[in-house]
Amino acid sequence: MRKPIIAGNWKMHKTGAEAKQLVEELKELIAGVEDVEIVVCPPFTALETVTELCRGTNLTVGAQNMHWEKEGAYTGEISGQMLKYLGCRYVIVGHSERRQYFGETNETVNKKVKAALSCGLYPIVCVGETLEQREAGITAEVCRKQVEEGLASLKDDQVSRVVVAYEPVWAIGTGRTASARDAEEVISYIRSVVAGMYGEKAAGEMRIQYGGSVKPDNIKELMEQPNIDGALVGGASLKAQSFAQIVRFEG
Ligand SMILES: O=C(CO)COP(=O)(O)O
Repeated sequence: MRKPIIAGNWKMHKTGAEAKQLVEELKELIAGVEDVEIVVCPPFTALETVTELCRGTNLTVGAQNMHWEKEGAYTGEISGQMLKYLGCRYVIVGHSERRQYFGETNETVNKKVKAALSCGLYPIVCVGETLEQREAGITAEVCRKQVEEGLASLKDDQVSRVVVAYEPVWAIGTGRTASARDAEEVISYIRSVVAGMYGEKAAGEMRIQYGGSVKPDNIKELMEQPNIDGALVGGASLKAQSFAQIVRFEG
């Protein structure tokens, strides 16, 4: 059985003090939830505060990006080891905003995925098509390429530690969610691509999330789909109340 995973991607929001307040509120609202893995991904500057607040709770912490090298002359970058040392468990890799604004490619995604795995982090690897690509009917092709190249040449025992997030770019921050059926269709296709690369067993164990305008009122239907194992939530993760409702699959 794949344990559902709901992750909040805070993007470039929340100072340390704001992060502390949000996590404290959230901890109360999600107390006792054990059947869902709950992850918060604050900006780098709030990671230390948040990992300390989450220690010993049912909340785990992820970062939003990392560099693939362990250390070196890479001004402004943060390595996987640094994140691991802080107490992060997850790291988001290849978010569409990083692909769009910061030149992330399937190749750099692959380097980051391998680096994350080798230092004991669990990567959440984002894939998804733009509106233009969806309208051109090439959604499957785009996602296949992102998965095949982004997850290329992993060791067999690493594959089940990868989480994939299918985030159609046109659904991010737009209020336009993919229908649960459309999301399920692409996600089951992504699972078949992973099966082609690493076998049915590994693909069956991999958790695949949906992301893009996930809200309390659409989470239940999304989670009812057989291949959707959770959500990567942007805007609705910035408020404790709405994120807690999503974590509880409550509309
Ligand atoms: O990009 C997202 C999560 O990584 C989705 O953002 P929204 O939930 O704000 O659409």
